[in-house]
Amino acid sequence: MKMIAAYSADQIRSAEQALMARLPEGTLMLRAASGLAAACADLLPKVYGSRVVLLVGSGDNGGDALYAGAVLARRGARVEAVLAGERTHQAGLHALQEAGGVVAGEDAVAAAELIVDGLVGIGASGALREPYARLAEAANAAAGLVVAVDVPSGVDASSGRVAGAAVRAALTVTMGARKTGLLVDPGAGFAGRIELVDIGLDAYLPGPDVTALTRAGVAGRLPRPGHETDKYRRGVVGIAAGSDQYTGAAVLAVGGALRAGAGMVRYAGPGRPAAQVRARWPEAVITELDEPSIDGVGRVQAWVVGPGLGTGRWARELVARVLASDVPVLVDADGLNLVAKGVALLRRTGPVLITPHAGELARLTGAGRDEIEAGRLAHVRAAAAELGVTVLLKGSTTVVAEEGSPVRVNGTGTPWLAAGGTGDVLSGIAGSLLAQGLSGYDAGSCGAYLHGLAARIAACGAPLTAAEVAEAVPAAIRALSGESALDHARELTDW
Ligand SMILES: NC(=O)C1=CN([C@@H]2O[C@H](COP(=O)(O)OP(=O)(O)OC[C@H]3O[C@@H](n4cnc5c(N)ncnc54)[C@H](OP(=O)(O)O)[C@@H]3O)[C@@H](O)[C@H]2O)[C@@H](O)CC1
Ligand SMILES: [K+]
Repeated sequence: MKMIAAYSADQIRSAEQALMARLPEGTLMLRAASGLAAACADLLPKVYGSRVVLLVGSGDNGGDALYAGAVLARRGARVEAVLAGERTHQAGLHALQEAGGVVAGEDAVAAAELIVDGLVGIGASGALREPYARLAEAANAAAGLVVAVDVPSGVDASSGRVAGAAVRAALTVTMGARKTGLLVDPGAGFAGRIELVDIGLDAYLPGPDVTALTRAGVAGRLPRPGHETDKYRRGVVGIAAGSDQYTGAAVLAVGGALRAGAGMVRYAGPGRPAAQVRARWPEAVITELDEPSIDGVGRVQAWVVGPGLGTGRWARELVARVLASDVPVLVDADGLNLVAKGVALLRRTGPVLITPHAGELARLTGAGRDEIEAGRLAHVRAAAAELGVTVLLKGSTTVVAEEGSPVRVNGTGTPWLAAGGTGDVLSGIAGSLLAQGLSGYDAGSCGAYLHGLAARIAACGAPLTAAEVAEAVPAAIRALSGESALDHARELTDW
């Protein structure tokens, strides 16, 4: 599988309606509930005698939970339903009671081995009301394993927004197709593992709302050098980064670029960072700049501009010169702060990929930083449309948007990446991919994937430095195909 697709609540609802029209009433809910019951049974050491509590809201999400509870009760589980709404799915409740399940008070939650969150699904709107919110908190505080039905209640299925209390699930069993909010933080952080139940919806789904590349999807997009290639044909990336004040950003961006497959890296910058890059990376071709101009640098297939550049006149002129070139340009960090003072700089014929974090995007678009963090999808989409460029918004879930395509969500991120200098490495990696001919959309999403995977390899559950992330990029590329260094040595058995 090359891509994971996810859909908004509206998209799911229309597909469900089209499918439902062709099936006897209740068929879909029974399919959903039987998948849910099987997933719950897999989590329990033994179904017989286990204590299961269903949190049941007033809609069909509660119906799913009740029917699944009935299946578990028939297999000998002690199933109790806590009814949160003024209404309850009557047929579901009847099925549960027929199977031996009972209605219980809120106290039951604390004693459960397994808690099934059927409070709300795609029909929810806004923050959870009482008593739903209280029940969500009780589930989070309880020792039992929590399984969310369709989406964790409190997480907006279409955006991943969490407006108040929300259930923290160990497993989310989602019906028919993944919901967008399960892939995007903060919602993604509440979903735990995601299991998809096939209810026959696929043929009725429209194009996805968001997608996420898988290992195979990234591997298929990375160029592999053929026998006839040379360093120029593999792509030359130019890095315009660093200042006398910030030298490290230049070293890190060049490091990321060198590891991500470009045939050559050209560095252009002032004396101090140039000396540091030369000392650290003899592989890079260095042009020490006296003037903010790239005229003497030589041909490149893509530029990275911005990390550690400062925001003075010199830096502004350099950013303008790079953007005036005709090759794809990645703008990051100080480059973005400079562009924020005049976004007209971004209007050019060549492709532009910008890689802001929420604060930088706030300066570019005028939206509030917290507002961006809470609604990453909507803001990245709006920025791509407004600025007319590809936007990679960094953060706990990195998202990449370009007009006319579904937003790509990155699934490899790790909190260990929240460390100084890792953004500079990402700009080097993505710039290297741009130079190898990937579009801004692919370079951004594959770059974010490799950056996250490299960080996971480098961190192995412990703190990491940005330089280590860059060093682990080749291991991440190898891991895409499940190959090890040894496998590649074995290719040479005849020699
Ligand atoms: N359709 C299908 O074919 C299939 C659907 N399936 C399942 O159905 C689910 C969708 O069911 P749904 O449409 O009934 O909505 P649902 O998510 O249960 O919530 C609506 C209820 O919640 C309430 N409520 C809303 N907001 C609230 C809040 N903030 N705080 C508190 N309460 C709030 C709202 O109450 P009201 O505002 O009306 O008083 C309303 O009664 C879907 O996620 C999947 O699990 C599967 O079986 C597969 C087949
Ligand atoms: K739920």
